[in-house]
Amino acid sequence: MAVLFKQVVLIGVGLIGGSLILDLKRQQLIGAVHGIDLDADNLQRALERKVVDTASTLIDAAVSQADLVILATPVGTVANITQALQPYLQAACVIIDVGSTKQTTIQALAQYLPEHFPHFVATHPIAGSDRHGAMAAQFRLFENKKLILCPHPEQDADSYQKVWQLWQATGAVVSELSPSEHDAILAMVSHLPHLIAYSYMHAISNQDLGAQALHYAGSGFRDFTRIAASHPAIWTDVSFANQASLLQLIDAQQQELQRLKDLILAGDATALYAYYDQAQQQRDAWPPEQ
Ligand SMILES: NC(=O)C1=CN([C@@H]2O[C@H](COP(=O)(O)OP(=O)(O)OC[C@H]3O[C@@H](n4cnc5c(N)ncnc54)[C@H](O)[C@@H]3O)[C@@H](O)[C@H]2O)C=CC1
Ligand SMILES: O=C(O)C(=O)Cc1ccc(O)cc1
Repeated sequence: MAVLFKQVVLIGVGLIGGSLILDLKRQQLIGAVHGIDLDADNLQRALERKVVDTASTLIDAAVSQADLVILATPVGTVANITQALQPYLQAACVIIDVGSTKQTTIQALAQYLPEHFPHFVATHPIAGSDRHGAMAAQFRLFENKKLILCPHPEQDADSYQKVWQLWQATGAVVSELSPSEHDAILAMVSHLPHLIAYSYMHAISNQDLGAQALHYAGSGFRDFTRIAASHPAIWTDVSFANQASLLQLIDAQQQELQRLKDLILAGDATALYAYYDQAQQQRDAWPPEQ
């Protein structure tokens, strides 16, 4: 495949942005990469690992060389970053984001970069981990993982096609959702699970025997709470950006816990068994056939 983009600016040189660059560089689909990150130590590590070729802690004239800008910072930073980019962007520069929520990001791009908005493509890899920073960037993170594109009405067809190709080259399985569907769905299968894992850690530490209990926790606890080791900056921003869906799901979860409490209090083993059995069947049927 021919080079897709000659000059790339990556803003947020972390797990996701860094991993994307590693794959694209290895396949020679992109030229030089300039990394921008608030954390100078992180940039130094990114330079040493050759994730980026040059680096700076500020959005400046380096952006004016770019034909692709990748936004890979926590979603709450996007509004300020797009405003800072505005004076420097080339007219036809393609912009993508990789954020966990889509609606506030698309709104920010439409509001602060209206002329570039057709060239903005909202993307979300459903791949990652609880690790962060340039040291966590890895090859083939996205292989066989889902990648969601959220096209918007002003979308430029060529930019969209190139971004689709770019993600396909990583081995990701590309599909499309509307931004509102995306945020409602991801709230269920990613965002609320993270919030519950964090809140469960608090629930344990609030117990008198909490510290002792952690000492005896096994693999079930490790699986259930691994995502509570994720970086708080990501999840603080997701919680605000997707708050409507999340507040509704937190209420639904409280009702579900109440239902469970009622079933236990009723002492009806048949009903409680049926409750667990139904959930087990749903879990056994996952992942559904592609
Ligand atoms: N962690 C994960 O598994 C996944 C994360 N995402 C999304 O990808 C984006 C990046 O997440 P990660 O790579 O995990 O985070 P990360 O913490 O590994 O990298 C983010 C980088 O952005 C930098 N940064 C923060 N604010 C900045 C600003 N205002 N200007 C410049 N740099 C700034 C940080 O110093 C950090 O190096 C987030 O929007 C997240 O929601 C998407 C899919 C998976
Ligand atoms: O750590 C994990 O397993 C994750 O769930 C990673 C993840 C975090 C955020 C996303 O938007 C998508 C994937």
